[in-house]
Amino acid sequence: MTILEKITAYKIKEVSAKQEAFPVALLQKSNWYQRETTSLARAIKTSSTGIIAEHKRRSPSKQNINNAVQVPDVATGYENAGVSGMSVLTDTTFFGGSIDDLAMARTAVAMPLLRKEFIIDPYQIHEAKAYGADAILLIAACLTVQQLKEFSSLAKSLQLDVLLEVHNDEELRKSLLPTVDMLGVNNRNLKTFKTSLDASKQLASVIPDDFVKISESGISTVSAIKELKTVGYQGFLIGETFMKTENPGKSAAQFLNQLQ
Ligand SMILES: O=P(O)(O)OC[C@@H](O)[C@@H](O)c1c[nH]c2ccccc12
Repeated sequence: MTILEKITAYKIKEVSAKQEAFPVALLQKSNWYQRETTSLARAIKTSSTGIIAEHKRRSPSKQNINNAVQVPDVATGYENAGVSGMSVLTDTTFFGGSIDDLAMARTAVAMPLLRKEFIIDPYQIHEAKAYGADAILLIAACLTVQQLKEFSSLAKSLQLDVLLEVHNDEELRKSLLPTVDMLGVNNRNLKTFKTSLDASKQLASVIPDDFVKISESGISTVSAIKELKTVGYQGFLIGETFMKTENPGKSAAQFLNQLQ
């Protein structure tokens, strides 16, 4: 069983328990469910840096990354640094996050927030909206074309932007949908956990220009960003590089200063 299969099997159980405890009809009554969202795709397109900074306590590949910082401080730090948006990992079992982290970030900042989750059910998309997200992640490796269509259409109907993550050509082919705003290439191979920017470089030319192109994972230097920009990427998702430091917001600020 791959880690992704393990996670999605777990998610099916998690979502069905949540659905019973807190049905969609209740999520729809939350204040933020009616909120006007801010487009993450647009924020990236209009920015010169395009950084999406992530809140990530731990991961299956790294165990502990940072347990000492508080979400509102990280979010405020990232926003002050001038990033285009923030990604909040909401998975608890594998990444130590929670849906409340998303709500805390929403309360602290106005910039676009991406709900980083393994979405396998429409419930999680309603939940993302109710907890203050502006965008969701869909992962091509764990969804059928039918699900990709259904989930991205639902997200758009809730005014959420869609970042669809792929790792290879085959996944990319099923992902070119009009309801997708951003295509992300994950540089991390989920079977080996190794990251290589080659994944982004190889797929850059086959992603049509009507999608905002995002390179995800394993980015730790300004020179990597410059290189990825030359092959067409506009957005860059960075987690560990910032989160492993004592002050992620300050690290992001220093990184962005070097970029400009
Ligand atoms: O910490 P990194 O290597 O900068 O990576 C961030 C982000 O890309 C990574 O956390 C990620 C990319 N796709 C995911 C899907 C699920 C969970 C996490 C991820």
